[in-house]
Amino acid sequence: MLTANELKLAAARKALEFVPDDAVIGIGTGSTVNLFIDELAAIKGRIKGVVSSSEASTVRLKAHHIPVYDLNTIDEMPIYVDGADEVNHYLHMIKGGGGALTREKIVAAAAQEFICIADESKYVDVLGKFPLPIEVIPMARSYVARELVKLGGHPEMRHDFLTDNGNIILDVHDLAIAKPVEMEERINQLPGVVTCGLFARRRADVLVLARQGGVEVLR
Ligand SMILES: O=C(CO)[C@H](O)[C@H](O)COP(=O)(O)O
Repeated sequence: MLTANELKLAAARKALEFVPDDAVIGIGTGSTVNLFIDELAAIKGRIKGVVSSSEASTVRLKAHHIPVYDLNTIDEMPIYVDGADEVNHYLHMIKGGGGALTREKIVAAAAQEFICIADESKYVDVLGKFPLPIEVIPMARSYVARELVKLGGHPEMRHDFLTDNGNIILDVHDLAIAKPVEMEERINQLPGVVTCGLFARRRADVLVLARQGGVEVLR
């Protein structure tokens, strides 16, 4: 029986097969991505460098002497590799458990293909058991929280946490996310919301899913 960490490592290793030569690739945030960064270090001579989605990933990339580029200097990014807190069968995701959702969404949007790497515990029928993270401008906290209650959720402020952009996170419990694209649009329209952790409009293109029986590649 493989541990969760061993499954994450198996997904990270498999994802190396998607890394094109001589490219700048996008990188997400989290424990699965950390393993991917460590694996990428072994083949860093093959790539030009990386656009990072968080200060935490940047620190790890720099420790491996992998060149980190500013997104504004990059015209083309063939792939973006990131984990997820939940991913459904349409490859819609909940992300932001690590609080890096906004930069992740920006870097993912600029990439041609989103490669999601995950262990089987993340693969779900319906999104929403994992509380949905929402990045919010601090002065809008109460207003946005009241609107989220109207949508049926129970928002909880993430304590002692600020995003890399200086904003707060509301983690929303008990949201029934039957229609992820609609829910993403609805929440993102609320004034004060920077973005929510639903990645449905820009879903994953490929899911590298590590299971006890082996690693599957789903599209
Ligand atoms: O969205 C994220 C960070 O903002 C991560 O991708 C997500 O939380 C999964 O993390 P992990 O690989 O540690 O389970």
